[in-house]
Amino acid sequence: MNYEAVIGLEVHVQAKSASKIFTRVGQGYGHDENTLTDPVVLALPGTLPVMNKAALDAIIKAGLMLHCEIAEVCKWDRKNYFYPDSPKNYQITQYDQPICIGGYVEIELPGPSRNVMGEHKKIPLTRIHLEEDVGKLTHFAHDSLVDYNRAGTPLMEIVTDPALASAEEAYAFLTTLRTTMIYAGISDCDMEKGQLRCDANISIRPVGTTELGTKVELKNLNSISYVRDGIAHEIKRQLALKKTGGEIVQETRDYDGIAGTSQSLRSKEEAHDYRYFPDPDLMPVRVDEAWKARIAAECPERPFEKQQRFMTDYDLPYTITSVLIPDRELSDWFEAAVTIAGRAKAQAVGNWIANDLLRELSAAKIGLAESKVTPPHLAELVGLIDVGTISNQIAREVFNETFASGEAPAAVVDRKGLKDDTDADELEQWCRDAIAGNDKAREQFLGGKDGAINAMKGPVMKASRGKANPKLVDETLRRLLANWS
Ligand SMILES: Nc1ncnc2c1ncn2[C@@H]1O[C@H](COP(=O)(O)OP(=O)(O)OP(=O)(O)O)[C@@H](O)[C@H]1O
Ligand SMILES: [Mg+2]
Ligand SMILES: [Mg+2]
Repeated sequence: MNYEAVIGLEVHVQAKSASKIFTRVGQGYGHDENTLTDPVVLALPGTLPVMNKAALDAIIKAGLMLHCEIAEVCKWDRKNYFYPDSPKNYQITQYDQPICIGGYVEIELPGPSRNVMGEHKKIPLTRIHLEEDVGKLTHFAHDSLVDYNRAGTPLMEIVTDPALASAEEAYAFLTTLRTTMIYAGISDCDMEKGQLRCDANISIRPVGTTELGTKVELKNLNSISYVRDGIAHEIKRQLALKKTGGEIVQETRDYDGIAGTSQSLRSKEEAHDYRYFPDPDLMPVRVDEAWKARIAAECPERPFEKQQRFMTDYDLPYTITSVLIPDRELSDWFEAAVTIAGRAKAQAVGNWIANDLLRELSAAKIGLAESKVTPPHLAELVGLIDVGTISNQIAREVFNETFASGEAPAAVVDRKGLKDDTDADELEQWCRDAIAGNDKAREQFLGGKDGAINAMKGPVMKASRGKANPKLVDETLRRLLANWS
């Protein structure tokens, strides 16, 4: 029998906001233990939660970015459990009336090659609700320590339908979700800092059937690659069990990304009964049209929309857009340069960014924000090439100077005397010499092999010390060759 995998994800995303979700104390990462706390976070007797509207703004924004319906009214519930990561012995969350309902995440599956866009697919969401994050426990041989800095950080839980079909889809889902959250400024989604965390629910069923199989939940998947690897591993494990007549039991398993193995944490029998009930300390929230409209106005273009626009408006090849789009700053940088350089030079700008700028940034181990080359610089450089002031080869040298010092390209060209000052007669002579001195290439070209012309360009560029305008060299060579005898 053939089986297919069915996967549903539960993704936790911390929302950026100055303060915690139900109190004024700040949120953050890497602070001394238990310094981001106050009586509310520590649940001291007599404290009461007060809702932070910015946290709701963030989740409404997430909902709008992900095509969800925003509930008119949502409410807060207590999820009761006894564990030291929550000093209240309950977590404030949203149970049966979440703020965002439905929606979807559009994903791109890997294409046939890197240069070709893959198939797009919509992964339906069940809901997104808001809750408070809990503290962090560190276990030692004989005791455990708890840090409540994370407790009370606004946390969105994004739940998908059981609708993903492979580990690759889960990988694509998380990649797009992350980019979308970063685009909208909702979260930085740094998985190392726990800002994005994912549990994966996995089952298998015979192909052609619709009933869901018994699910296994994988926890502690702390990178997007581990999510993919963990799911692939779990699907294999379940298929192997079926093959040998074993039974898949509903359980939670811990996946070790380094070892590539998983082990059972708890089975269904040990599942909690959370005794949810509405939190009497917090009022339900009504989200009116004006509130939604205010947030909608703050929503940026979605990453795939921007990609489509770059391809249509700027005629950028898919390959370049797939370098620019995942990084909002980089794609904005590109647009800033194109705005100055003009639409016609968009491809050139894109190429310089995707090749030279990114390579130099990575070699210098710095980010875009620290780049001494600015959008106006790149626009200027591309302009200098376009009007024939400098060749591409010289432009590379100018780029490197600007990258190192921040000196404007035109200034570098002036200071170093890099302007193409070849006069037409001189160039023509160099071309004649190149044709006369390359019998083989000349005969090949005259025999119909167009590419052979390139072998004659090298000596000309060399004679001009790289300054000659390649377009002009090409034209001159062709003109002379046409009448060569
Ligand atoms: N049989 C299944 N196979 C794969 N995924 C499933 C299956 N059943 C549910 N899921 C997925 O598991 C996730 C959560 O499922 P469910 O609503 O059952 O919550 P739960 O895991 O029981 O509770 P909790 O919210 O406490 O984790 C969803 O993403 C859903 O799509
Ligand atoms: Mg679950
Ligand atoms: Mg939850």
